[in-house]
Amino acid sequence: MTVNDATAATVSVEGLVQIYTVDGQDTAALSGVSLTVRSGEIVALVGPSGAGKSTLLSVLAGLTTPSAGRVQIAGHELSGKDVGRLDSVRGTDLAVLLQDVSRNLLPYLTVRQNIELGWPSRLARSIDADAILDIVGIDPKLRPQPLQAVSAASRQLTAIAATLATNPAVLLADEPTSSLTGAEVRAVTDAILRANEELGTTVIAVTHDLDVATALDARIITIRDGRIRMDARGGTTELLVREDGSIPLPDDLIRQFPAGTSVVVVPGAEPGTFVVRRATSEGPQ
Ligand SMILES: Nc1ncnc2c1ncn2[C@@H]1O[C@H](COP(=O)(O)OP(=O)(O)OP(=O)(O)O)[C@@H](O)[C@H]1O
Repeated sequence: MTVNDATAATVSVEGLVQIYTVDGQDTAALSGVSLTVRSGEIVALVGPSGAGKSTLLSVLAGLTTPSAGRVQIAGHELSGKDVGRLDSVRGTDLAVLLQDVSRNLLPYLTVRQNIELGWPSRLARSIDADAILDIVGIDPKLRPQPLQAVSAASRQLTAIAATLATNPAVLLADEPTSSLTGAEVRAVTDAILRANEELGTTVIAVTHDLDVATALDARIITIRDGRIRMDARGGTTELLVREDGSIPLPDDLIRQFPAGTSVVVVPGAEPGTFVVRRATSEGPQ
């Protein structure tokens, strides 16, 4: 199995808007989301209930056609109307781990069969089920067992293995640890980390659990009211420069740098880094 290229931007989203209309009432689930995820990154989408996290994941997965905006995944421009192209991207470059494990797997087949049967036949010869089950950490003794006989955590690891079978560039996961606890959560985060390290899989996971985001050492993107409010990794904030060169500040930064504040941009400690700070009355230093 080859490792995915870790140089290009894998996911690029520009001005996504999603409006649901129910009984004549409009709900803006996404209100202009722009985002770039580089190959090999692990991103955790966090935020309160109803923030728009699942809608964003669903648009990225091609399961929801957005009201407006553009999505590019692994070099493919996705248009919701181009179903054929979407299917080919989903079969190779993109895998989706749905929240309900039973929707990903067949309970009466064995763990190994669930991986083998998930492969498009054209790819079957180049994939080794045991190699994938090793990556996600499923005990060899469990592999011939019917899926319905193994624990919830092992079922979830099997679901992850099934999504990795086509060696996708991008794995989208909706609440991958929901309904698991303690060591089971760790087994799932370890599996995702190993896929990222060994296969170079880019991961975008919705989670309500900040501990999961931390365990994944993820770039944490906070969504609230359909907008990205914070995009941070290890205390830094990542901002996307617009085509006109402007940089939209998230709410949390606007509170620190209200409109009219004069700031200076100075070189940071490491090459290629810059620090933005409030200008002093004596001017930039
Ligand atoms: N299929 C739908 N039809 C109508 N409204 C929807 C639909 N899906 C989501 N919404 C609404 O869009 C908004 C965003 O929902 P979404 O499920 O994306 O949020 P979320 O952050 O994933 O929330 P949760 O953590 O509770 O799953 C909410 O107001 C929700 O009620």
